[in-house]
Amino acid sequence: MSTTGTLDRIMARKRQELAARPPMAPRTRPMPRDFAQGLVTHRSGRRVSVIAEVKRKSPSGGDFPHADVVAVARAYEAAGASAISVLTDGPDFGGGLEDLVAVRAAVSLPVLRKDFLVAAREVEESAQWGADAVLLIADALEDGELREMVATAKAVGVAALVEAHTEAHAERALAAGAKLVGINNRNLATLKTDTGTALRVMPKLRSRARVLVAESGLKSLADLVAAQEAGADAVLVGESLLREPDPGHALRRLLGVKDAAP
Ligand SMILES: O=P(O)(O)OC[C@@H](O)[C@@H](O)c1c[nH]c2ccccc12
Repeated sequence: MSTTGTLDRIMARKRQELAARPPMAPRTRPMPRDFAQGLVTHRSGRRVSVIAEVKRKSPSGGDFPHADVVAVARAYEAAGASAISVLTDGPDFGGGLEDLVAVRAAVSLPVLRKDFLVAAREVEESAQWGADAVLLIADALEDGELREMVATAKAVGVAALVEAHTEAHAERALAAGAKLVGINNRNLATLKTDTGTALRVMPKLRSRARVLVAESGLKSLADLVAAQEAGADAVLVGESLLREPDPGHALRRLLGVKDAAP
C-alpha cells in the first residue's frame, strides 16, 4: 500500500512538469477584476458569496457530466455567483489554461485559477493568462516558497487565496502575508471531507484575514448559513453543483432563490 497521499503525488508531478517546460511566451494581460472586493460580506449583513467551480473530473468525485465548462460558468454567473473557480490542471481535473481564458472571456466575474502551483513564476504566468486570483496550498508549500509566491501575487496584482486544511497551516498562511485565506474541508492527502473543519478553524482567523473562504463538500443552504455564522465571507462550491443536470439551477437552489411561479 502506498503511503503517499494524493496531494504529495500531484505536487511531485507538478514540480516535474515545471522543471521540464520552458518559460511561457509573454501574453498581453487583460484588465484585472477585483476578486477580494466582490467576496467581502463579513459584517455587511449580506449573504455569503459563492465562488462557483468548474472542473470536468476530480480525484475524489470522478467524472462530472458537463464537458462545456464555459456554458456552466455562464450559468453560474446568471445564478448569482460572485466569482468563478477554474481548474487548470489537466491530468487530474481535465482542465487547462485555455479553460481559464475561455471562461474569463465568457463572464464578467473575477476568475480564480485553481491549480497546484509550485513556483512564483507560475503566479506571474497566471496573471498573464488572465487570472484575477490564484490558489496557493499552504499545506504543500514550504514557508519560503509561500512567502515568495504571496509576494509575487501582490507585485503583479493578482489576489492570492491561500488555502489550508488545519489551523497550523492557516497560521503559516497568515505569517506568509496572506490576506485571503481558504479553509479546505477536504484533506487533500486522504481526500476525506469534514465540513466541520472550516467551521472550527475560521473563527480563530476572522480578525486577521481580509477574506475567509470555506471550501469543499458544501451542499445545502444550511451549510452556507453555518459557514457564514462561523465567519466566512465566501464559500467555494463545485461538486454538489456539477453533479446536477443543471448547475445554474442547482446554484439558485443552494442560494435559496425561489423559482419564479409558472
Ligand atoms: O467540489 P467541492 O467539494 O465543492 O470543492 C470545491 C473546491 O473546494 C475543491 O475543488 C478544492 C479545494 N481546494 C482544492 C485544491 C486543489 C484542487 C481542488 C480543490
